[in-house]
Order: sequence, then structure tokens, then C-alpha cells
Amino acid sequence: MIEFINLNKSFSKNLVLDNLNLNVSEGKISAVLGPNGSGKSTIIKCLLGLVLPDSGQILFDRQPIRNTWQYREKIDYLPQIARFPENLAISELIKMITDIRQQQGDSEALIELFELSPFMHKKIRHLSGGTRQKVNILLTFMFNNPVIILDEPSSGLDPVAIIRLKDLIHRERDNGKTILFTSHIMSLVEDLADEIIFLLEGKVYFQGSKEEILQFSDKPNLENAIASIISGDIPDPLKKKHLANYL
Ligand SMILES: Nc1ncnc2c1ncn2[C@@H]1O[C@H](COP(=O)(O)OP(=O)(O)OP(=O)(O)O)[C@@H](O)[C@H]1O
Repeated sequence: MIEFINLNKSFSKNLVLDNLNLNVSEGKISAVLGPNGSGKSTIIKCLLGLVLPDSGQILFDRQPIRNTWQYREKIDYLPQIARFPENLAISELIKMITDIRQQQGDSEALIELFELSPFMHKKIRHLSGGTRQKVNILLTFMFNNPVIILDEPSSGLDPVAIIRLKDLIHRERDNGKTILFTSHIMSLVEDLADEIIFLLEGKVYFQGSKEEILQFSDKPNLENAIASIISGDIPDPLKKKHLANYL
């Protein structure tokens, strides 16, 4: 459904994506991981048309996305930092986003799930960080599109909201949606990801299941496994199996 082919992107002399190839698994929850600055947000922004790659192609439903915008209607996106007009109330913001997207949205169940009713008439600038994030989540999930992209979705949320968010993401996957998310919170990745896509030095270094990473890394949990890859302590079987495919 989503394919990145030989994608290159530099910001001035900073080579961020280096001939990156990636096929996102349809109908699964995929976690895009990698050290700070490894290009996770950049590949998401390239897919959304917010950043233009220098070369290479992105296919959505087998069609190149360059110079098109219609495919964007099929993607619900939660940005890492959402910037909404601060003087609008949540209810006004929901209406505004519904008008912009020109899609029928369903916000009621999400308002209830994240207990947002008491805040509906408050202006965005008066909301706490976590409540803002709940609003961002609501604005992402209220539409019913086949692809959901979440950049650090749990940021600022309390444990109750995180549990509800995880349930929500699982439900959407069970409804057949393709979900791509980034997070530095390994417990979230552990609970959510069907597949891990690990970026390093501008390429996909590993793509596979959590079980595969644990099996090959010989570490007790995902946090240790990922930390060992980031710090260069790369287990040989993992290196052999995956580097050959992606370098
Ligand atoms: N608009 C931009 N102009 C210049 N450099 C940029 C721009 N956007 C990203 N970069 C650089 O590209 C690199 C990759 O950034 P990106 O935000 O994709 O990383 P990330 O993997 O999402 O990082 P993090 O885990 O810290 O969120 C970084 O070195 C960043 O400074």
C-alpha cells in the first residue's frame, strides 16, 4: 500500500535519507524507530508531501504520489507538534477541521473515551499539554481513513489515556487499517507494534517482528535490544540477516 523506493533527502549537507527502501505492511501496526535525528519524521513528512525528497519515489496504492494530493484524503495524521489556532474552542476546532477535510467525522465516542466533555468550550490556549494531545488524537481518529500515521502519539498523556489510546489503535488495526507510528517509549512499542522498522544512517536497518529483534539481539526486552543497536553493539545474526537486505 505504501512503498518508498530509493528515497534520498538532504537538508543542506546533512544526508538524512540515503537511498532508503521500505515497504510498509498493510493492515499492521508498524513502529518506526531510530535514534534522534535518524529521519523518522522526515519519511513521514515525505509521505505526506510536507517535505520533498531529492530523488526516489513514494507509491501509495501503487501510484506515485508526486504532484498529486488525492491520496492524502486517505491518511489520518497526528503530527509531533500540532499547531492549531489558540483562540478557538475545541468544539470550533473540530468543526474547522471537519470543514477543511470535507469528510464526515465522528467525534462523540472519542470525546467520551478521552473525557473531553468538560473542555469542549475552552479555548485551546487554556488547555494543559496532555489535554491538547487528547484533542490532537481526537482530530486524527475522528475520520475513518485506511491509513493512520502517528508521530509520538503518547506525548504528554497520563497512564489512563495511554491505555485508552493503545486500545483505540488496536481496534483500528483490527478494523483493517494500516498504522505507522513513531515513539521513543519502548513500552508503547512493545504493546502496540506488529512490526518494527528501524532507521539508521539514512537506511532501513531492520524490518521485522519484535520477537525477531529479541531473538537475535539476545537481550531481555525491547528497550535493551534497541539500545544495543543504537549504541553499535550489533548482534551478528541480526547484522547478517538484515544488513544484507537493506544496505
Ligand atoms: N526542515 C528542516 N531543515 C533542516 N534540517 C532538518 C529539517 N527537518 C529535519 N532536519 C534534520 O534532519 C534530520 C532528521 O530529522 P527528523 O526530524 O526526521 O528526525 P527524527 O528521527 O524524527 O528525530 P527525533 O527522534 O529527534 O524526533 C535531523 O538532523 C534534523 O535536524
